[in-house]
Amino acid sequence: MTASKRIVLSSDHAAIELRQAIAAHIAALGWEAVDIGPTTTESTHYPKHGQAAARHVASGDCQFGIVLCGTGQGIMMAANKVKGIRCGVCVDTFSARMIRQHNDANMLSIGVRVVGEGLALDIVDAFLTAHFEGGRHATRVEMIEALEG
Ligand SMILES: O=C[C@H](O)[C@H](O)[C@H](O)COP(=O)(O)O
Repeated sequence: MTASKRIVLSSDHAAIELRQAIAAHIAALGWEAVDIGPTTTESTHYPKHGQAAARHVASGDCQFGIVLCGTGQGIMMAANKVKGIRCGVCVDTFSARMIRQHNDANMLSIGVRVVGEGLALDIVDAFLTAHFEGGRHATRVEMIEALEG
């Protein structure tokens, strides 16, 4: 299976319902949603879920990743520890578009306790319809990659 049009999704316990809504939304748009859970609202730890999703992207199994927790912050921090991952938290559509156009982000993080479902789906749409612009931005992304060692 090629990574193209495949998106891995994960979250902690806080964001199960929003994650499932996003999975259904992107599937309706023609993307393959690879939802790796968790599936219950039992309290869990966002670092392991962020890392698991990031590995699907870093390995080439999925083109993009979408992760969620209460704020989007903790799971983003965990995802960004995986080499090759550029994950940004977005609370607005402008940022969601710009992290693709300028930062070539391959993962998006959203906080379920920060934004409602309608805005979250718009943020996902903005992320998925934007394209990396390259040029001077490619130089800067290469500089980020160089920081990974
Ligand atoms: O960045 C961390 C996330 O916002 C977590 O979803 C949050 O810390 C979980 O908190 P609680 O265990 O109180 O549900």
